[in-house]
Amino acid sequence: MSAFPFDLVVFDLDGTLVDTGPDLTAALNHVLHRMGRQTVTEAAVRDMVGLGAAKLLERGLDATGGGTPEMVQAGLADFLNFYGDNICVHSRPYAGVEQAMDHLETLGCRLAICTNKPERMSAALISSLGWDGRFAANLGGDSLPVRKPDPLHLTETIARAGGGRVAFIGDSIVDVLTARAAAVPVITVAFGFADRPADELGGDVLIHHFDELVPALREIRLPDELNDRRGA
Ligand SMILES: O=C(O)COP(=O)(O)O
Ligand SMILES: [Mg+2]
Repeated sequence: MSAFPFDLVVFDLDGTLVDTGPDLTAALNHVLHRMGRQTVTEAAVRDMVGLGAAKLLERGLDATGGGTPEMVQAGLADFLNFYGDNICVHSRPYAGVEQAMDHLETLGCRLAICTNKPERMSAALISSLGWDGRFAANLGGDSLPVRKPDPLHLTETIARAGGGRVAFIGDSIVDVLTARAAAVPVITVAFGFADRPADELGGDVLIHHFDELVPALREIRLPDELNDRRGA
């Protein structure tokens, strides 16, 4: 078999590696309840995730009567405290994630995370799952002055993880826009938190299970300009 075509695989976290829906929903509902609001369903929360904690709270307030930036600011610390204390109560990796990461490592690939989750929360979740040491870089939504969909979030993650031939794996339109802007090939997962049908995300390949990841990376057809940059 020919050599594996990637040196580094960067993953989004929420909705890609880990189903964090139940714990994010519990944290959001904790804050909404304290603010005198109705709670929201996990199905609704899955459409609200992708642009970080403040955006999630803003969207939760919008869905329950409206909110102001001041209300988001007032509730954010409470959200982060509750979520930090309950980060891995029900959150679980998607089926096949650990096997796929192991497989990539045996193929000589480094792994990294580029998430809009606050870096501290991302690190705590990684630790809770027993994944310390797996990732060459972990850049959260507050690690830089910008975050996804700004391509710098992804390109800086790549640089800090040691660079090389890279692919990005994500679940939302934010991930696809980020990868496109950074000229990085992107594989989307069909089981995450996208606010639209997965086949409308516009990634290079759509996978339905992590078993499909390594084969998809072997088969991915890169646009000519990426191949040129890679010296292929
Ligand atoms: O916390 C969020 O809103 C999104 O996190 P993600 O970038 O890992 O999907
Ligand atoms: Mg995501």
